[in-house]
Amino acid sequence: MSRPIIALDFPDQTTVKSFLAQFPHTEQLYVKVGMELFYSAGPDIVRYLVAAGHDVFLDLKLHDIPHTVEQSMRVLASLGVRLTNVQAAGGLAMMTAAQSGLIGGSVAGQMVPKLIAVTQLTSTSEQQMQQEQLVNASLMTAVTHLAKLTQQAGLAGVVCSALEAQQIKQATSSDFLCITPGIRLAGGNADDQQRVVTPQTAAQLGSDRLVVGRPITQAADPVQAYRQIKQLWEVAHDKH
Ligand SMILES: O=c1ccn([C@@H]2O[C@H](COP(=O)(O)O)[C@@H](O)[C@H]2O)c(=O)[nH]1
Repeated sequence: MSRPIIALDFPDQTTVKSFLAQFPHTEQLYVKVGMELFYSAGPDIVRYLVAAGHDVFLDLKLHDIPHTVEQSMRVLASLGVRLTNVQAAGGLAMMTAAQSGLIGGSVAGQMVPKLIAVTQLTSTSEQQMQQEQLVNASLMTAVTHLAKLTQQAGLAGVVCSALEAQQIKQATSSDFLCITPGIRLAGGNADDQQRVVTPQTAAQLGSDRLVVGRPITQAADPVQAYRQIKQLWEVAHDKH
């Protein structure tokens, strides 16, 4: 059963180490290194987490011209992460170049990281998308369009809200990954997230894996919060 990915949105390696020290040291977690931690601690934090036996999603959401993204992916490919990403808004050529960079930069004998693309950030509402990005479509249509473009570029899946997972899978294929942040326990604070879903609903809607940050990292007892979210997800998955 897929473990939730814990977003390690921390300012430095010391904070990451004390957070992880709360878990049994044999427990292999699936963690996410995002911009804050990567800009502070660099590739070494990724190597440290991989060497400690954790699976890593490197969430840098690359978005630049195809050549720059391809060369950057060549560098990131050797870090040993399982999953990494780009912004789908970068377009077909950029996503194709990112995939080539990952394959070209991969170390022989090591798995090539899966590449996924962010459709619309879960902190974006339909109204914001339409007004600020001048998109003249529903959020579902826009996200599904970007998911199809991502599939056309040969990527493994997308980052989306679980609210869109069903429609995306219908428009692409059942094995096209829908990795879903914006997860909150019922009644929890949404913070800056707009498209929020509980772990149970995410499972029912066909999410492949949850990404959870603050509901775990800022909980009074992060290990208990992680276990609760994991259990809610697993139970709902089994029922579905
Ligand atoms: O659309 C997106 C893409 C990425 N994220 C990332 O997921 C976590 C969510 O953190 P919470 O604290 O659970 O809100 C965070 O690292 C984001 O960068 C996202 O939320 N939405």
